[in-house]
Amino acid sequence: MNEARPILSVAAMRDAEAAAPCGLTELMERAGRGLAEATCRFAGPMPALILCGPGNNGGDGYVAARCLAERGIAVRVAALGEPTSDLARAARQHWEGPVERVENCSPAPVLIDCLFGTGLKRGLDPSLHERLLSLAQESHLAVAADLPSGVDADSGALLSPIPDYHLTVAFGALKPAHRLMPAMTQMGRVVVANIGIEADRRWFEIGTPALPAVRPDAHKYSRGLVHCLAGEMPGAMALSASAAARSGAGYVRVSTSRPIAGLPRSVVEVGDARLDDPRIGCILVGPGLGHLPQLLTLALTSNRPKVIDAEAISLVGDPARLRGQDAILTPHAGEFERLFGTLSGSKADQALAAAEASGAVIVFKGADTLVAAPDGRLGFAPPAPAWLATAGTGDVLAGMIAALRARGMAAFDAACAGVWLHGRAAEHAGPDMIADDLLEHL
Ligand SMILES: NC(=O)C1=CN([C@@H]2O[C@H](COP(=O)(O)OP(=O)(O)OC[C@H]3O[C@@H](n4cnc5c(N)ncnc54)[C@H](OP(=O)(O)O)[C@@H]3O)[C@@H](O)[C@H]2O)[C@H](O)CC1
Ligand SMILES: [K+]
Repeated sequence: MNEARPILSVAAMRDAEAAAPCGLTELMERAGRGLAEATCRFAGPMPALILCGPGNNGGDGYVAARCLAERGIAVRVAALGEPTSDLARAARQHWEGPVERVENCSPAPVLIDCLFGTGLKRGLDPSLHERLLSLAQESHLAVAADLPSGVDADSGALLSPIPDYHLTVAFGALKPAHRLMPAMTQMGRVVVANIGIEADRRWFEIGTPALPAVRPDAHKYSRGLVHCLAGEMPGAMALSASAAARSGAGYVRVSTSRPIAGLPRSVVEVGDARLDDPRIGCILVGPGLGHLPQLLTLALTSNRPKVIDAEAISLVGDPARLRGQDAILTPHAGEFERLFGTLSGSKADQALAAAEASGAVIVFKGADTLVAAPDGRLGFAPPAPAWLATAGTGDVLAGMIAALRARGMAAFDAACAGVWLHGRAAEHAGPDMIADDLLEHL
C-alpha cells in the first residue's frame, strides 16, 4: 500500500520545525544521520565528498560526515566558508576532520551536495554552479541533501543549472519541488528521512486510492451511471466512455446524434440527453466536443456531478459560472490559461487559485499533475511515465474520473484516484503504448 506522503512548503516546514518537541539541534542530528544512512544504503562503502554551504543544509552535511566516518567510510568535507548559522557552527565543531575548500577540492566517487536547501534565495554564482556540475560529472553517484542546490523548494524552478542527481534525501517531508517540473526530473530517486516532525497533510503526494467496495446488493445504477455527451469528434468520447466502463461504472450511456465506432457493446448510445435523471452519478462533457457549446450549457443546467474536460473547459468562459456546480475540471496548461488567464505563483499556487475562483476541483495536468480542491487540499501526482504524453490519454483520464465520481467517491478523492490509476496503467502499458492500450490496464 502506497501511503499519501505529506508535502510541505518552505513556510510550513519552518512551522513544523519550530513546533518539533525534540528541538532544532536534534532535528539537524536526525537529518544528517538520515542522509548518511540513505547514502550508505544507496552507494555502499564508496569514498564520499560532502560539499557544505553556509546555512543549515551545510550543517546537515557536517553531521552526515561524522556519521559516515563512524561507519568507516572514507569521507572528506569541503565548504564554501565558515558556517553562518548557530546550528551549522555547532555541527561544524563536532566534525573532527579537515575542511577543504569547494573551489579546489578533488572529486570523489560519491558527491553529497549540502550547499543549499530550503533557504536558497537566488541562483548560485556561475563559478559555483559550474564547480558543482563538474564535481558531479567526476563522481559516480551524486546525492542531494533535501534539495539539489539551485532548486526553488516551493516552485520547482531551477534558479541556476543543476547536475542530474541519483538520489535526493528529503528531510522530514517532501517539498513541492520534489514533485514539480522541471526540478523533479533531475533528482533521481527521492527518499524521505524521518526526522520526527508533525506534518500538516493538506498537501500530499497522491498514494494508492481506497476504492469503494462493490456491495453484495449492487445493481448497475447503484454502481454508478456515467452519462457522456458526445460532440463533433465522437472518437474521443469512445475512449472516455470505454475508460469509464473499465473503471467500475455500473452503466455508461452516451448521447450522440450518430453511431459511434469503437464503443464496447455494454455502452449504450442514446439519441436524447435527459440530464435531469437522478440516477446519473456523473456527466462527462468535453472530449471531442468541437464547436458545440450548447452541450456544455446543457451539462451546466443539470445539478448532477460533472467532469468538464478538453474544449468544454475553454467554453466555460468565466470561472464564476461554475460556482454552485459539483464539477471537476481537467485542464492541461493551455486549457488552464484560456479559462483562468495568466495566474501568478507556482503551479501549486495557480491550481489552488483556480479551484478557489471556480469552486471546482481542478486537475491541472502535465508531467507534474496536481489536484486542487477549493478548500485548500492539494494532491501532487507521483511521477508517471513520460510516454503518457500522447493523444487521447486525457480522454481516458476524464472517463476514469467520471466513473470513480459516479461510484460515489467525493470529487477530490475521485480526481486523485483517477490520476494515480492512470499513471500506474501507463507503467503497465509500457513505452510504446497508445491511449487505447491504457484501457487494458484499468
Ligand atoms: N526543516 C527542518 O526540519 C530541518 C532543516 N534543516 C536543513 O536546513 C535547511 C534549511 O536551512 P537554512 O539555513 O534555512 O537554508 P540553507 O542552508 O538552504 O541556505 C541558507 C544560507 O544560504 C545563503 N544563500 C541563499 N541562497 C544563496 C545563494 N544563491 N548563494 C549564496 N548564498 C546563498 C543564505 O544567506 P543570504 O543571507 O546570503 O541569503 C543563508 O546563509 C534545510 O534544507 C535542511 O537541509 C535542518 O537540518 C534542521 C531540520
Ligand atoms: K542541497
